[in-house]
Amino acid sequence: MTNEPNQAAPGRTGRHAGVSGQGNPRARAGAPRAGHAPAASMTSQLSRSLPMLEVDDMAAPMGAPVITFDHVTKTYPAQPSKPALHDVTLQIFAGEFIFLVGHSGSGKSTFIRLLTREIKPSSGKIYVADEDLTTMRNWRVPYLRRNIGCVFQDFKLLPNKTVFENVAFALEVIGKSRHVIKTQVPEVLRLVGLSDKLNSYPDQLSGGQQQRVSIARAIVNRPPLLICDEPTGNLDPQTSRGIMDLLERINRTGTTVLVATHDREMVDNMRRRVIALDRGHLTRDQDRGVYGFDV
Ligand SMILES: Nc1ncnc2c1ncn2[C@@H]1O[C@H](COP(=O)(O)OP(=O)(O)OP(=O)(O)O)[C@@H](O)[C@H]1O
Repeated sequence: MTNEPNQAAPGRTGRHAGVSGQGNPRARAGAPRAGHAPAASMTSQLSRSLPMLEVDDMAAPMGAPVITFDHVTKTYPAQPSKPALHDVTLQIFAGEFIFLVGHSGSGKSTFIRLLTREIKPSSGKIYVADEDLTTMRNWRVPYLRRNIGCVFQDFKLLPNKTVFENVAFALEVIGKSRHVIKTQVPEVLRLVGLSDKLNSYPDQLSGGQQQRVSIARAIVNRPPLLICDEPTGNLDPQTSRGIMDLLERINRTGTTVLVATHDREMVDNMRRRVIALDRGHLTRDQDRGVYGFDV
């Protein structure tokens, strides 16, 4: 995902390989072949994410996969006989909006932690825009993470910094100039509807507003991929809807959005691609899917 040359991912499998009977018609009808676009062009394609906010234009999945899991198994040492993820194979394409669903302990956080290279798989391969995370050198990991915005259930805002400073901090740590910060921070706070809260502190905001700040922080550097782990877990249904509307708007700019959630109503209402995990197994991968688990 950086502009440096990468080895193209070898031997990719189909997007829905490993899941029987729940295929995606778009994929079956000749989904773009994996691994055929060079990483650099992929990057320039993906990096044009935020500035053009055309809310009515639904982004269609583009050529090469942004994410590939190729027979990924993750076993934690503490539970050697019970893999947290077991032989998961899937592909996610640029511009998709995906729900990752499953009961507590099904492997959603493990999936996300593998994607951000917090942890490595026990076996199998993971590619993010043709970068092989399993062989990626540690010094490259921060560059990977610049391309992945992360949003969490508990917001993770710095309590002693204002809204502006919280968002600006994400740019400061990657060395962006004051000029860029002064331009991009107000712009992204306008996008999330918080122009009037620049000087407020997190404890002066509602939960929904705090989550908007954390989304602003996640996208201010215009990452091509946004990962949200239970983004509405602490919010009431109406506020949650507003957050999901915002994530859909961000998705429509071309940003790939992956949302791990227990929010059945949201998933059932939005009817986006659903990837379901059950005790570490990929059990369902559906376009316009539903939550699908009994409570
Ligand atoms: N660091 C760890 N060490 C040992 N086992 C772990 C570790 N992290 C997770 N697990 C185990 O791996 C399995 C998957 O956990 P994971 O946190 O990925 O699930 P989850 O779907 O995100 O759950 P939740 O919805 O509750 O966050 C569980 O059995 C969990 O106990």
